[in-house]
Amino acid sequence: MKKSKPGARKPSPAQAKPNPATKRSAVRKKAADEIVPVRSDASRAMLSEVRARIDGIDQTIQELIAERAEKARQVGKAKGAAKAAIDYYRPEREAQVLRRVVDRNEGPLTDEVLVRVFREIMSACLAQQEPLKVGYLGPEGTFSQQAVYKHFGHSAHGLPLTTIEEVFQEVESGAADFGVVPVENSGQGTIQSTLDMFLTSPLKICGEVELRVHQYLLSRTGHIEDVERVYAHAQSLAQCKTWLRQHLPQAEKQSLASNAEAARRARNADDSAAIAGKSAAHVYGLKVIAGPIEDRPDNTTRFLVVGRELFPPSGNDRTSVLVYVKDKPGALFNVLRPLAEHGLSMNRIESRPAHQGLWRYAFFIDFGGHVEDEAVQAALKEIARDASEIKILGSYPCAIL
Ligand SMILES: O=C(O)C(=O)C[C@]1(C(=O)O)C=C[C@@H](O)C=C1
Repeated sequence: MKKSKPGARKPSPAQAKPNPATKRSAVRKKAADEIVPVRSDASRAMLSEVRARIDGIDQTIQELIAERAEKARQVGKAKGAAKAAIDYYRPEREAQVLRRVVDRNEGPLTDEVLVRVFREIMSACLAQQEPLKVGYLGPEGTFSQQAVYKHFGHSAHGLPLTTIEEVFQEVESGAADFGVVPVENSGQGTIQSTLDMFLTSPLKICGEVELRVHQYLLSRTGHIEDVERVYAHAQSLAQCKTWLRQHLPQAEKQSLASNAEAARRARNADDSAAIAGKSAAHVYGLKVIAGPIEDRPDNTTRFLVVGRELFPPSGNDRTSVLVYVKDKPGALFNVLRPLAEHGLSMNRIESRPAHQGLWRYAFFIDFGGHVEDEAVQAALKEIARDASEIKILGSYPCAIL
């Protein structure tokens, strides 16, 4: 007979003959032990020591944030008798602060995470005066709303508007301090309607935001078998074309003004789904069927921040101009040559009908530098000699992450 260990109790008849229920609960206990391991006294002491240290660090961080907020308030006062948040806002300074955060970073947190944290701190410091009002293509839950918070932080007050035109109008009228509008997607190219607004609007470009766009298929039931119709903005349908062809070849595809509008419609019918960002699932009470479903994993949308004035250089800027060329040989070459000769690197050129007579074109050109830079001023002077008109749309800090 086997000797039992000292102190071991004699097995009860029930234990002697293990029944399946006991076995199951033993398995459950093992799993629970793996998740919450029983700690030794030494590791418990270490845990509370580290937590005490974290408490101390949190207190220091909090004191420093309060001190920083106070200093930001002093800077605000030094700016004079300003009346609104926009009078305190300095995008060039914010870009410099965030670039320094990136330069200093040695981990373990990523640049993206640290930039987000510091963006929120600056956003809160600025909102001490009054939050910025920022118009975007709504309703809530759109990627434009995400771009607003990425650029201005969550202390800004987002104003959901129904069209890109309305975003421009609200900023022009002063009802919003800034507007955020999509301008191009890495896979789908330019959003023409945004570019065309600059042909007539007096607004300036004050910033750019790059947003990694992840698309999800959302519905009320959460079952792909129920889906007979897919709603989305035309750009989102295009970004998910391959996935839709493979998984929902029979479903009707319907484009709407925004993905959030699509989510709103999908909320009302079991046989409909929407393509939208994950946050729309939360906002509209939908379930995620699948995602990310965009065809390209690096799918990124670039947004422009529009405002009523230009800001000084940040040290790493981009300038956007609109050039109307004369109808003569080499006209475009004469626009581009000065940029090259003054060492300005051109990132983008786009031609659009000028809305000034038949077959006349305007060129939207983006290049590195700020209008206050000598090289940029010299190049623009030379371009102006050959162009029939040149309009400076803005000089603004290059997107930070
Ligand atoms: O440096 C300034 O001009 C400030 O107002 C301070 C501060 C900041 O918190 O760092 C706040 C808001 C501005 O947009 C830029 C920077």
